[in-house]
Amino acid sequence: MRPVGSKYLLEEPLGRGATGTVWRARQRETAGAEAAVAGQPGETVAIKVLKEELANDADVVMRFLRERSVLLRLTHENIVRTRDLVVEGDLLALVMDLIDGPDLHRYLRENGPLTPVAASLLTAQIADALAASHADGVVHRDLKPANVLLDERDGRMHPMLTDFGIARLADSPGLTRTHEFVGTPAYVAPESAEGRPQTSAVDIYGAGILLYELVTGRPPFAGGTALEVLHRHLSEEPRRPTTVPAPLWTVMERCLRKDPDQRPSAENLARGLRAVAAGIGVHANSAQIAAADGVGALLAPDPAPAAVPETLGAADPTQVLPSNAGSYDPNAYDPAAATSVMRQSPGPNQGHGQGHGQGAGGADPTSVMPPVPPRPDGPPEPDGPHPWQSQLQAARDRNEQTQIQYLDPNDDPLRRRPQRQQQPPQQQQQRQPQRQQRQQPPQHQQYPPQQPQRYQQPPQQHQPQQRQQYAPPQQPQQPQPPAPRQPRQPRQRSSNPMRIPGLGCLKGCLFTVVLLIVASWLIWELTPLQDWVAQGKGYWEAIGDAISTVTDWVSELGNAADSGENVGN
Ligand SMILES: Nc1ncnc2c1ncn2[C@@H]1O[C@H](COP(=O)(O)OP(=O)(O)OP(=O)(O)O)[C@@H](O)[C@H]1O
Repeated sequence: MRPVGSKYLLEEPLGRGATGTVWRARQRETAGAEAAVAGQPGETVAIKVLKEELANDADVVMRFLRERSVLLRLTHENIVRTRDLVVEGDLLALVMDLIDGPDLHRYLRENGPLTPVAASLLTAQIADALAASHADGVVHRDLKPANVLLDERDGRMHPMLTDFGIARLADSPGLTRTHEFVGTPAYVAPESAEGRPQTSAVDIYGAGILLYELVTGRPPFAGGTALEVLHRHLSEEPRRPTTVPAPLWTVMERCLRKDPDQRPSAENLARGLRAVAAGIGVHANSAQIAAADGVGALLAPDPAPAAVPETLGAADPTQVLPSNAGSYDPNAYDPAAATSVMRQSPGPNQGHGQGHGQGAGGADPTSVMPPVPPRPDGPPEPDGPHPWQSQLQAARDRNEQTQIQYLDPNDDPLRRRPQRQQQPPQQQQQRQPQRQQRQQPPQHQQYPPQQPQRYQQPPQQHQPQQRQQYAPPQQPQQPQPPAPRQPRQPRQRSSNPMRIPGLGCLKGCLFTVVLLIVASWLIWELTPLQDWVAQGKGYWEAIGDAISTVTDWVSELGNAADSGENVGN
């Protein structure tokens, strides 16, 4: 048994994920006032111990601390309660309520798909949890069956959403140093895959995928490599499975819209799903059936989705902690600080003075203050691109046909390729930023223009060592002008006079047949063949005659020459 801090004791691992290991643990003593739930000695809890590379990353630690008040205050009957956050030495851990039951991923694997009614009702409860968190400005961003725990209470399955905030922590460049992917491509929204600004609509997309999987047993876009799955999210429309009733498909289709602005709010999603569940059940009355058929009317696009805060500046500890860290007070709950976390990223100086509990004294700061690695010198700068973005971008650079959405017809690689050969190198270098601008759909223009810059390489001299590691591996540092095209060699004439350019097999054969006909005609006319045929001679007899004729003719020629000489003498 391993102690976590002074208050918890890890007993046995419950499972391992991309970001850490979840343990069954026991409370040794009552937690301090910094915990949302003090707990009793002997009480069992679940503790997610984040991976070492996360815990050793200053950015992650800062976010962890910055979001602690948000995580600790998230309470809903369908959200696994975070009781405490432990930061001690190189250990980061979330203490949660222990849920007695499988996660939804395991449940599906062991029991197969749910009925459409059950799937609708279960997803409606998840939508309730999302509605509550979105109202608080918290976007989950990693919704998937593995993050839904099924609490078995009174013989009924009660879905509990977990892992809030973890996706955001895992966005840290620190993790991308060692991992290709953070999260699960099968559940990623198109805008996340493309590195566009994210809102609470990413969770609605995740709910749509989850709903689809609950009814069919598999997510709509799966199989193949992670990149292939991401491309399918971007370009492929989901198909209605035969087992999905029409009203339920209406809900799925709305959630899975590629354009996040067309997806419904979590609240309306929950209402829509309950209307569908009532209308497709065997005991549905005509009013319920009509309501389910008209579910589309309930699923209007969400007019005000919650924004995911930009990660810009998150690496800068001064935004969340006062420079005199000793005055940092983890106990104090400061709603203003939490609100600032959930807004768009403030300017470089706005974050100062908004740290949690700044200025409030009382608690021992060493109980939560981790050793913070020295901050790299230089001005704060944007985080590197998410690993998915890097890989997608690298794939685009390798093969521009992967540019699927928001593609101007003029940018169609198939059309553009001939133009590119004629372009001077300078024009080619300008193409990249143009394409980045085009990826920004107009509806996202209210966001600060940090996102489009993510794919751009910052100037080399201002790039600290750490950031350079997040550059996409295949992405060149500077666009290279294409090598000048070699002049074409003049075409060689074939030395074979019989070769007729452009003649295929058929024409060649015809030509040969004509040759044979002419040759046989000449033989027929110029040799005694006709006579031999008329005399009915056999083949060998005719050959013998021909040979004797030739020898006679040669000897006659010889005799004639001799007699000529005699006459001369
Ligand atoms: N509060 C909890 N109570 C009981 N079991 C839990 C709790 N939280 C997680 N688990 C179990 O621990 C396992 C691992 O959880 P974890 O969240 O790390 O998995 P994951 O979601 O696949 O990982 P990640 O989100 O990091 O990719 C899960 O299978 C889940 O069943």
